[in-house]
Amino acid sequence: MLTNLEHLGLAVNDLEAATALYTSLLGIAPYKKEHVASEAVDTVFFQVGGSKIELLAGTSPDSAITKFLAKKPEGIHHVAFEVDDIRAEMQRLQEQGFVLLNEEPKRGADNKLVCFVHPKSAAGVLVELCQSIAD
Ligand SMILES: CC[C@@H](C(=O)O)C(=O)SCCNC(=O)CCNC(=O)[C@H](O)C(C)(C)COP(=O)(O)OP(=O)(O)OC[C@H]1O[C@@H](n2cnc3c(N)ncnc32)[C@H](O)[C@@H]1OP(=O)(O)O
Ligand SMILES: [Co+2]
Repeated sequence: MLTNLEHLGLAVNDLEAATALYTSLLGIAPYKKEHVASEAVDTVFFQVGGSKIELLAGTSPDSAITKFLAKKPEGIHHVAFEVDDIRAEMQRLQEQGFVLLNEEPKRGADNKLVCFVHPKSAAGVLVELCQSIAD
């Protein structure tokens, strides 16, 4: 079951500048900075009520964020939903005809297991499922 809008992922060119901008915009400091080597991204997280803003900067030419920003301007890159059982949700979505970008859940940022749904099967929006895991 999807339980919450967990975060909006925003692709940025300059993580330091974007962090300063969002600190001013939201009036709060980020609670976490994390490098995720498997995705070749640096991330910064802000908590906004029950949801989060995830700033993402690519750290290599192969990064999905670097490739995205080569074609599109900075902005919303993905929408992430919290799920209580990621494997059950992956199976449900596959049965509904959605195209999953990973066969198994993988380790994401902020203590999550994640799986992505291809934007071509989700009305042009890259969707992330995430399930919390213990530290
Ligand atoms: C930090 C970890 C984690 C977390 O815990 O929160 C993250 O959020 S990591 C975020 C970065 N990682 C990912 O995005 C992984 C999943 N993404 C992918 O596998 C790829 O980016 C992709 C979606 C499969 C696209 O890759 P690729 O096919 O190589 O790129 P193209 O440039 O050729 O795009 C094909 C097609 O798809 C459109 N596209 C690409 N990205 C997006 C997007 N974010 N939202 C909407 N549409 C997107 C792109 O425009 C192309 O469309 P056409 O030009 O019409 O063919
Ligand atoms: Co994300």
